[in-house]
Amino acid sequence: MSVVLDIAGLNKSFGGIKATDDLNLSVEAGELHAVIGPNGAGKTTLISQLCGTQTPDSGRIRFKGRDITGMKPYARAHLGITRSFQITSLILEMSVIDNIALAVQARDGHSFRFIRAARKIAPLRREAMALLQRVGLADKAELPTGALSHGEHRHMEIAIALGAQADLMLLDEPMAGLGIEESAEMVTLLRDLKGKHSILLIEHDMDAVFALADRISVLVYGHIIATGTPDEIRSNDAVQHAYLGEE
Ligand SMILES: Nc1ncnc2c1ncn2[C@@H]1O[C@H](COP(=O)(O)OP(=O)(O)OP(=O)(O)O)[C@@H](O)[C@H]1O
Repeated sequence: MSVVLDIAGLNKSFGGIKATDDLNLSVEAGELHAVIGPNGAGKTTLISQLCGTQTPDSGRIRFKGRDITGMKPYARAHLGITRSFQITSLILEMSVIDNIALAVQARDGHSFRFIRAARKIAPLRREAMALLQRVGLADKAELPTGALSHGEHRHMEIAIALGAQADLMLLDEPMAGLGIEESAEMVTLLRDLKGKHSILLIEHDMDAVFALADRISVLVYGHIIATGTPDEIRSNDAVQHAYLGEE
């Protein structure tokens, strides 16, 4: 299998706190690799360094063989790395389909000044509708985005990430704030994406992580103490001791 993302010897400190400590991790093509860890373990700091909003003190990040360590966020997005969920880009007053069409249009390099045109262009709307079908929201296409539930907004964000045709999706806590039923729907959706997309998933919901991940890395104080299949992680003594035992 080819490696899409390769992180080697990554370090990042804030004052005396080592938020990322000699971190090594890879994501293979089509893999869903989850990173779990207690609060403050350094998950968000890791994602920020991957999408370029924070700069590592040392170490290397390679994306499809290319060193992207010092690359600006927009350049990484252009190469095919998308981050979802922490910063929402949905416009609540617009219809669901218009939001998706706008994102597709932005991918193609058009500016938001053409927002009116985006509503009318048939191929854009067709692509947006196909994306909504993939995330199970086709029947809500013409509703105002603000009328949809929190869980449905998350599905819209997945549609936008899919529309970006990213080679690596960074999913930052997709289950956060979702109810039991909504979480189950998100698991179903992510299971459908698995294998077709390379995904790095940060998530606190252990049931979701163990149901979805091909591999799991356990982060404690900025350092990965174990990487393995869900079964390997479940039976790893160090993980039990440092993390899962506390749950
Ligand atoms: N900008 C910053 N300045 C100072 N300290 C920071 C900064 N960002 C993160 N930290 C610290 O680095 C450590 C890792 O934080 P980070 O937010 O990456 O953890 P996390 O695993 O995402 O936590 P959570 O699960 O609670 O979201 C924490 O001790 C945090 O207080």
